[in-house]
Amino acid sequence: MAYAQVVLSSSYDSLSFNKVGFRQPKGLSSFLVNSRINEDKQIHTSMEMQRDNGSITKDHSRLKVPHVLTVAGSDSGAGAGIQADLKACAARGVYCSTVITAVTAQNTVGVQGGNIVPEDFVAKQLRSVLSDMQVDVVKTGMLPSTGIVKVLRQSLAEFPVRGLVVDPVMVSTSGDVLAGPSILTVFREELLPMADIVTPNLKEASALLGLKLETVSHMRSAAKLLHDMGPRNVLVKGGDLPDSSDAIDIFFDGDNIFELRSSRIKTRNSHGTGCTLASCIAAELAKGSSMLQAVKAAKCFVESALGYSRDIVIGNGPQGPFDHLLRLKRNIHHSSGKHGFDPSDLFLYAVTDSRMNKRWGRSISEAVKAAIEGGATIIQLREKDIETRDFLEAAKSCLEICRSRGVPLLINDRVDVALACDADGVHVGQSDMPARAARSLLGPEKIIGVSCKTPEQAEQAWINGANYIGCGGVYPTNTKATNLTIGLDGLKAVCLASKLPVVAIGGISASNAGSVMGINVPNLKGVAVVSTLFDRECVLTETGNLHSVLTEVTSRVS
Ligand SMILES: Cc1ncc(COP(=O)(O)OP(=O)(O)O)c(N)n1
Ligand SMILES: Cc1ncsc1CCOP(=O)(O)O
Ligand SMILES: [Mg+2]
Repeated sequence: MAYAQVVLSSSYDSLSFNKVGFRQPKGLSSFLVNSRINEDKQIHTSMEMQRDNGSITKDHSRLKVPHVLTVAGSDSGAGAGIQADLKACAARGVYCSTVITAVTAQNTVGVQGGNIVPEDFVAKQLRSVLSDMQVDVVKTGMLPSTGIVKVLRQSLAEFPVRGLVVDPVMVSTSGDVLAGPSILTVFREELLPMADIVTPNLKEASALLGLKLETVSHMRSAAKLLHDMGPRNVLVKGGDLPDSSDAIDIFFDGDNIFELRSSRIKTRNSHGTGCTLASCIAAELAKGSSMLQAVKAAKCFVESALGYSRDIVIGNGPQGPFDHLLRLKRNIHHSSGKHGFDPSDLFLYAVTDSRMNKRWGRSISEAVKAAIEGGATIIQLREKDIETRDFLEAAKSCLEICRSRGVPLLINDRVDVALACDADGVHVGQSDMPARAARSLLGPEKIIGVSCKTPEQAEQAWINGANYIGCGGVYPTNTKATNLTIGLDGLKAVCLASKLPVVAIGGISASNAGSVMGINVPNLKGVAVVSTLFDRECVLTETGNLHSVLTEVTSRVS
């Protein structure tokens, strides 16, 4: 690790707060700033404030965030342009600011219209961002007038940045022209010489060179010719090459030429791939990658995002946008189409046990299918004696079954497995990963259940961001060794204290489920069972029986 000490002074060094909480400048003071450059080449600064005339001083930690500024056009359909750049940077964990050069009216059919932002206003936006924010890398997209290119050039001369990625946007993916021929000269003479990398597609490289490019060998020559125009690196994208099963791009760094291949994803949803690729390159450079690493990471990201989005439907035109954040399908399929957690899903909670299922000669997915057919409203895979790899495979096939039937699937204990298969959530106990840590790994949308035997644990589960509580063992059980039995009184005490919905567990069967639900506390939403369903010959019948009892008893008590 390298350390650098810098002395700064500022009129905002020491802050005090007036009664309504406004920040007020409070005289000059000096800071000792320790800038630490760690192995990842990310810069962290921690400030030690010195005392200033007895005012309250604080330790501030300031984290320099990798920052890309995109200078591009707005796409109203949000598949390409500024909107794609924002999403790509967000997906790569990089802050993205924006200077808008044009506003287009476009959708999945094509470009219906456009308005160029006046040069002086582009200049104003550039100054606003570059004079204030610590931009690492600038990425350009649609630069619709020669004046705008000149303005950019002047701004970068005044406020230099670490890198410039030029995506020479001239023609949209729908074939609409986004920059006229007059722009070619200024691209060649003014923009390319400043660029750290230029990323033309076949049409753009052909236009820049005045040549028709149709083969990989043409692309190789084009990369060298474009390099002669001044950019330090060139990526000629071969996405439009006919008859190729791979997406082949040619990368040239001035010394070596690389043929980069990724699989060509067959999808209509490829609008905005060029903008995204260039933004990802910029994002990786901002994080400290080398150029070749950045290009490879960006290609890999685009390939995965296209693969994930291949069948999503947005718009009616021939070219749809894709899902940069790889989340949209999850929401479509999430539980029974409902968003977030629905406490009524706890009604008949089936918890698997592979030893029991093995004993009765069935696989985990057969057991899950039968439980859902019998009326289970939520499934937990509780597989204690299974290899991680087998657990993940089983979880994936159960997830397919559950998703197609609108039933949430949770994983017991193993947050890693839940993450790897994109399950709907996890159930954790008092000695498993704390709910708060699980929440930060799984994000706000996933379901987290916590086992609680006391009101204090119930309070903590709520504080930690759980969605529900599993409370028991209500009755003695052979399924979980040395488990404390808390009885119906213990269950009631937890339910009354809990701000979260509760499901009862432990020794529950069709013969005592009535007594459990009969405690008649509004936040007791159902029962969770293992042996009653899975240590029996017919899972479907047993689940059906328990379902009838629960339906009967809840209609009576409510
Ligand atoms: C719904 C539900 N409630 C409680 C538990 C028990 O979880 P835990 O205390 O972590 O014990 P194990 O199941 O991991 O042995 C549960 N699994 N489900
Ligand atoms: C996992 C668990 N946690 C508390 S009791 C229990 C076991 C429940 O199994 P069964 O329904 O067979 O009693
Ligand atoms: Mg556990």
